[in-house]
Amino acid sequence: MTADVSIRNATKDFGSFRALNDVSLEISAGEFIVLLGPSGCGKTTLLSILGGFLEPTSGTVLIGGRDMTHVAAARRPTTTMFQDYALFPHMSLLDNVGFGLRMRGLARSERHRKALAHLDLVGLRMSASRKPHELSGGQRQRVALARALAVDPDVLLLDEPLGALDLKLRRQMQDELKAIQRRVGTTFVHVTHDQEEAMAIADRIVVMNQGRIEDIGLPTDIYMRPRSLFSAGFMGEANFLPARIIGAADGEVRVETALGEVLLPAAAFAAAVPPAGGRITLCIRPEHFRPAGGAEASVALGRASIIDSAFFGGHHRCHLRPEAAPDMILTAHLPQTAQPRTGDLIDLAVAAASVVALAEAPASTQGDPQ
Ligand SMILES: Nc1ncnc2c1ncn2[C@@H]1O[C@H](COP(=O)(O)OP(=O)(O)OP(=O)(O)O)[C@@H](O)[C@H]1O
Repeated sequence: MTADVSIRNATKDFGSFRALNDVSLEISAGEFIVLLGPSGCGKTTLLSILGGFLEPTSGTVLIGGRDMTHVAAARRPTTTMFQDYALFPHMSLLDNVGFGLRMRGLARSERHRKALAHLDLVGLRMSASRKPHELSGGQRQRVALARALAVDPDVLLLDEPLGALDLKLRRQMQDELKAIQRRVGTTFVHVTHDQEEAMAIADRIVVMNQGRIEDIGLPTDIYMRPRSLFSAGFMGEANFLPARIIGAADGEVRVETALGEVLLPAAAFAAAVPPAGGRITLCIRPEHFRPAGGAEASVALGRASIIDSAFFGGHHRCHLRPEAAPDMILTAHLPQTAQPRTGDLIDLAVAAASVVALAEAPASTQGDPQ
């Protein structure tokens, strides 16, 4: 089974502190949604409201079209998988996975059949009689997933389930989690503060900050077309270049920056182009810098000197100081074949189609055109 989920204007106050602030979110049946954001932004609070462990101060939660706002956790068609898998140490894997089914009164033979099928799903059928302590961390995590899915929830809620695993295992489990979700088709809502994890597994990512949703969309949309400075900065690395609108005409917008005037396509703007004089910020990903004079339409940003560089295999990561704004430092990824040396001067340009213009001033005024 699978179900769609609708959260409408959910707010949660703890005393005078607002942990969740008027959050609305529609999730389609079978979607893999990731709630992404820094510690304390309200991810777990939202997940707990979905799972029935917390009641919202105001707002509603619908699952499969039914109002669940005041329904207890045990009576919801959801299962929550926490970071500490809480497997029963004295029980076999088969009994661990079958535990929820026993609680629901399923006959022993049916319980075993379902538990075995779910151990099979996570590749542990051959280990059914083993105990949790005989397993690796990744295997224990798979057992917890099998146990959560064995009770056929409409929606599986996952609170940082990979948080305790080392990086390599974590990446491997992300692939497995995604593959298993595809096979079972259950709606997954997964919490993490790891943006790479979010990109690896999500159908859609919900970026949260200070109790609010900042951005929502496909991983590629959030990375390539972020809708806020916070979202752009949290999803990977970005250079923020303060700018001021000069004027717009014929689908192009002229803006003034500390690196000179540049002409942007109107499509660079996430929302309506502000009027002349309006302050904006240009977001440029490090990998979008180009050697000037290339074939694609590019925006020239003058010359810059290389402060330092490090080789990352696929690219060189360089810090650059623009000649026109010596107090500014930009981060650029130069091609693998480049041979950047400290002190070298390069002509800076950025692919016009990759610049994102946001109608927000950055927190710092570094490089602000006055
Ligand atoms: N029961 C509570 N009483 C008071 N404040 C709370 C309570 N639960 C959460 N908070 C606060 O609400 C805010 C959001 O907490 P929440 O656990 O949702 O954050 P999170 O995004 O999941 O963070 P993390 O990634 O660290 O788990 C935090 O500032 C937290 O201190």
